[in-house]
Amino acid sequence: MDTPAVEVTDLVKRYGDVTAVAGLSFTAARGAVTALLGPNGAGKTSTIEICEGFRRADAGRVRVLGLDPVRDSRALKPRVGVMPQSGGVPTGVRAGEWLRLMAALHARPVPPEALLERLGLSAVERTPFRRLSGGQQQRLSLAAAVIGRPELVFLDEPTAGLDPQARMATWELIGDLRAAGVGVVLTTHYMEEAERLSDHVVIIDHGRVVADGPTSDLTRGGQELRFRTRTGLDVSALAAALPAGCAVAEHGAGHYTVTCADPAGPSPGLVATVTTWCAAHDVIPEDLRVHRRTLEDVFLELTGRDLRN
Ligand SMILES: Nc1ncnc2c1ncn2[C@@H]1O[C@H](COP(=O)(O)OP(=O)(O)OP(=O)(O)O)[C@@H](O)[C@H]1O
Repeated sequence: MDTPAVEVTDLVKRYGDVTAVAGLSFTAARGAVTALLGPNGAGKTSTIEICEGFRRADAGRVRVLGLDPVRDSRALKPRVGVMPQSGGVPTGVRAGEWLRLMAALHARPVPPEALLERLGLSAVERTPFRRLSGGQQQRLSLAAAVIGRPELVFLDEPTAGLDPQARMATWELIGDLRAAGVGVVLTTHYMEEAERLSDHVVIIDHGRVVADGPTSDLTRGGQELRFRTRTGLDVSALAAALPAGCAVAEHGAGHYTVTCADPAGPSPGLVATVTTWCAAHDVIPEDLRVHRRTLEDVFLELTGRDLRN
């Protein structure tokens, strides 16, 4: 039971001339949420689909619950839940019917009615899949992924297009899976969601890992003090009033940041020094706040601001 949920080593996937995954390695633990993040086309879905056994790798090694996803697919099927990015459900089948069918494939399923209720699908139980709204289809697909009480689930953009209520219900379900010891590997483009849900983050760009670590480690440090006021403050005069190792810059008209080398972030004393200086110079520091580095800051620092094709 000590094998990780997922182990990917030097994975390569090519589609003709396109190298979608270019030597990617990461590990996902059991009982933890691992988020694979990356810009469009970074190689996340390709990686997940190889782990699910739906695609073959061109090179590298993948182990899922210690097994080979292609060779051992029969042994893995009852132990791994999969929520694909889209599709996976026949369009004419009714929601309840599909879940009962999925339940029948497992030895100890969650009662389908309980899952329909939990994910707000009871009222559409008799509706064919193609007539469900996009969000309802997503939720049905999530229900099907977890109905067999899997040890590991792959969720490819589980909350894309969901309304806030459905997103919250999905987060709660993911939290419960984690608490029950299930390994969760998910992709999302919502950085706030990844920060909130995941224990571990793997950021992928151009098919390679550009950051990999506990979510709290990736966002540690980098705190700064921000405020806005009139443009053209004498930033060198302000900097001179601050403790050694602190710097001040104006970003855009009238937006100021004060950064310090202290890894603990801005101290109460620093806030007092800035406000005292402002008072002495007849400046009101509007929206003064300590800005903590977010996962979105880290993501943009590492992957840049250019749109991907
Ligand atoms: N079946 C395929 N045939 C050809 N190219 C493909 C195929 N599937 C994916 N690709 C290409 O491989 C690259 C990686 O795609 P992939 O879907 O793995 O990225 P992703 O990170 O999941 O993107 P997104 O965030 O947009 O879902 C892209 O350039 C994509 O166009």
